Amino acid sequence: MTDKGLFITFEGPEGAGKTTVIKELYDRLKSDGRKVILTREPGGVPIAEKIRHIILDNTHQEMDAKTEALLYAAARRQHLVEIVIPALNEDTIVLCDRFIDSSLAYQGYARGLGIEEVLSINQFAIGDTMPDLTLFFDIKPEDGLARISNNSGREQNRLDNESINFHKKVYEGYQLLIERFPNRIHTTDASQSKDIVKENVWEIMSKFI
Ligand SMILES: Nc1ncnc2c1ncn2[C@@H]1O[C@H](COP(=O)(O)OP(=O)(O)OP(=O)(O)O)[C@@H](O)[C@H]1O
Ligand SMILES: Cc1cn([C@H]2C[C@H](O)[C@@H](COP(=O)(O)O)O2)c(=O)[nH]c1=O
Repeated sequence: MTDKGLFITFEGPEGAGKTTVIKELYDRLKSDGRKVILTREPGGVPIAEKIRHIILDNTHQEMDAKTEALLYAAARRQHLVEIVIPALNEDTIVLCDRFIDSSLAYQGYARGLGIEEVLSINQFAIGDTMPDLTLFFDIKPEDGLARISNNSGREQNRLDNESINFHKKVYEGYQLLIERFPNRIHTTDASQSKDIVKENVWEIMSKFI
């Protein structure tokens, strides 16, 4: 929880529509005169973007699950200290495409490392900087994957190319997190049209802003 600014994260399976909707919400907040930044994980700053490239490279099939979890946590740390914390200290709204819940669902649950174990390495990385609000974009993994495979401009990365069973486990992992953090994580039906999803998310966010 932050004392200043507002830290809002966006989560969900592949192709849920997070990136599309966040961009529009960012534009809307900006035109309302709000101090707001839009960033993403893994990435957002040069060191973390390099780590992103290492993690998501399709040729890195030999990557160990714990190495993967640690790399995500390292990228998160760097992004947090360079971008997120300074912005929050300047009373800025931070919109972040994925954060700790991705690690808990993907590495903790779907990879089988354990949600508690992955939470623990992430607590080391982030200290007490947890999101004030998290929007979960709810879509069946098959439907999200179909969206990204239809998007010819997008290259499929190493995580996208995991099996459908892996993606189903990611979804189950998120369900456990929603039960565990009911005050922080709010769900929106991401199978609807872009405009409806955007309006629903805006309505939820407006209560916090
Ligand atoms: N509500 C929607 N209905 C139909 N298509 C959508 C919707 N939202 C986004 N899309 C399309 O689905 C694809 C994936 O969207 P987007 O990149 O925003 O998803 P994402 O959640 O950021 O995915 P990932 O986490 O895998 O990067 C894009 O081609 C986008 O135009
Ligand atoms: C932060 C984070 C991300 N992931 C996964 C989720 C996606 O498959 C990729 C990121 O790609 P996107 O197009 O930017 O969504 O990485 C993860 O497994 N663990 C994490 O902590």
